[in-house]
Amino acid sequence: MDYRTQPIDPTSERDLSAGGLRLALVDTTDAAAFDGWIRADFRGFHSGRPKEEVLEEARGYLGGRRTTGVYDDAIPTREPVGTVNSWVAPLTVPGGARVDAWAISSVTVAPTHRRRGIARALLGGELRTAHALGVPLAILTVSESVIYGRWGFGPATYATAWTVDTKRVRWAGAETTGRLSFTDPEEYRDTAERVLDRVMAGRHGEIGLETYLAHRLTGPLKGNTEADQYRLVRYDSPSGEPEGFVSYTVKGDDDFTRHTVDVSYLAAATDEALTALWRYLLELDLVASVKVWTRGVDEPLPALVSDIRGAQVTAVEDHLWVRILDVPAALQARTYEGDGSIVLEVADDLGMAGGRYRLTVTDGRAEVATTEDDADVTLPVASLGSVYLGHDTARALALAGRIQGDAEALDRLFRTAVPPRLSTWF
Ligand SMILES: CC(=O)SCCNC(=O)CCNC(=O)[C@H](O)C(C)(C)COP(=O)(O)OP(=O)(O)OC[C@H]1O[C@@H](n2cnc3c(N)ncnc32)[C@H](O)[C@@H]1OP(=O)(O)O
Repeated sequence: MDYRTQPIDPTSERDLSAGGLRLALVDTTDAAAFDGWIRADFRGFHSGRPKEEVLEEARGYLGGRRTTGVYDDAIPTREPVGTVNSWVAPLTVPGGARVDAWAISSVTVAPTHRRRGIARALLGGELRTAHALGVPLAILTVSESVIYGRWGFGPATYATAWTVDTKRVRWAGAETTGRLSFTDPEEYRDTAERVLDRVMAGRHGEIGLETYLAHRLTGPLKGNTEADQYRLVRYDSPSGEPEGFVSYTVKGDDDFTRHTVDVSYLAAATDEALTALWRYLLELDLVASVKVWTRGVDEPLPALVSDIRGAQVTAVEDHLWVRILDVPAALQARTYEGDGSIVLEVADDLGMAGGRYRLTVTDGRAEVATTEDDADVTLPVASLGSVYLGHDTARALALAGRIQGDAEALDRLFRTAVPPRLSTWF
């Protein structure tokens, strides 16, 4: 499936054209055109104006994505007033299968053109294109949590942020094994990609990373103002197998004994790697505080420290949003931890995934077929996205009126003992 060359969506093209705007795929081999798109994308997120080395790096990293722009030919600039890109990413689902997911990123609309339906056209176009290609679901990570529900996305994983007072806590985890050593991104990147692939395959909710997303986790990209501060430490098992790494920066203040460590990314393909890297971070000398973001809701930090209150959760936020496009394909791709049967009535305003389906689970495997039987549970497609990866949110959605019927039966079938996690942004 070459998703990059799929033609632009005719409905979105028509809708935008009615407002004097032009929707077009961007030729990412045309440096001038692609640079304009990249500049618009940076501006959309209030990032600095990218220098030539940043543009060059971004062209190399992002050229493989399906890249779309919206143009207003009545204004003097040739830069787009709307941007989006997409690619097919392998999403790990409960049971360990990796499912094709239509990943959407870089949704921006110029402040000069906001609230004229540009994002609506872009999102509708992405979903219709993915649906026509038979991709069973779409995914994104969001800047604001109020935007994407209207297109049938539901929050499916949550992420935690932590601050550890390392002067207060001592290591209380098991003995750690393996070898830690400093490395640098140039030397380690290929190995890091292999480690990251194990990490991402090992937990439902994680996605397989393109080179760009993997490199971003091992070291700073061009233009990063803190590039000199980065450190990279690798973990290798006692037999020498690379199983994890941590990239981080250290910031000082007036008190030289109380630096702050900001963890850029902690990758652990095994429990041994996870504990060894946490121990390393918590026992750093001349450090008073370790901060980390985008961990799972089951991050074991409280169990690893002598004083639970020394490891504080500073945020719990929605992270990966899922939009089911093909109910049977999506539900059959994952496994279930108990057997049972349930009839789901799924409502979809965009007319892609709606219908009544019987899900029958035997030995953890699902059969899904349309049915005329009475529904046990009625829910919008966004709520199905929210429970899809195993997060135990059905009861709360039922309380809020966004699931009707036997939410507990839904929860028992869908939730997973290990919660889903996505540990990076895309
Ligand atoms: C996957 C990602 O890339 S996440 C990144 C999203 N992008 C950003 O946050 C960058 C800054 N923001 C922007 O560029 C723009 O404001 C966007 C992309 C969020 C919205 O673009 P617009 O073209 O203004 O949105 P559009 O006019 O199509 O609005 C569609 C609907 O979404 C609503 N909406 C749009 N943006 C927001 C918002 N930030 N908060 C709440 N509602 C919003 C609109 O009110 C409208 O609602 P309706 O369905 O009730 O009519």
